[in-house]
Amino acid sequence: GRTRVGRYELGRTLGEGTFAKVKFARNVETGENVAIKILDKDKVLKHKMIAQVLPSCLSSSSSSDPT
Ligand SMILES: Nc1ncnc2c1ncn2[C@@H]1O[C@H](COP(=O)(O)OP(=O)(O)OP(=O)(O)O)[C@@H](O)[C@H]1O
Repeated sequence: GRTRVGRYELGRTLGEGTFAKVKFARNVETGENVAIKILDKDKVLKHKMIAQVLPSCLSSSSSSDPT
């Protein structure tokens, strides 16, 4: 089967950046299609990106997911 992350089922890779990979994903409860960014933890830590990454993680999780 496909990889699941919470209620999201991961699909194909849409693109890759320096610190992250972006994959197509689908909310299995609502059918909503989204893009999920998967951060490379080692690269984030190595380049001291925590200050940039943490605020956007907190805001995206609270705005896009009311549960
Ligand atoms: N919402 C999205 N929908 C579809 N594809 C996306 C989305 N966000 C990013 N991508 C794809 O994933 C790639 C990587 O995105 P990411 O934001 O990690 O890196 P970047 O900003 O393009 O590059 P870098 O991190 O090196 O500055 C993008 O170049 C794009 O192809």
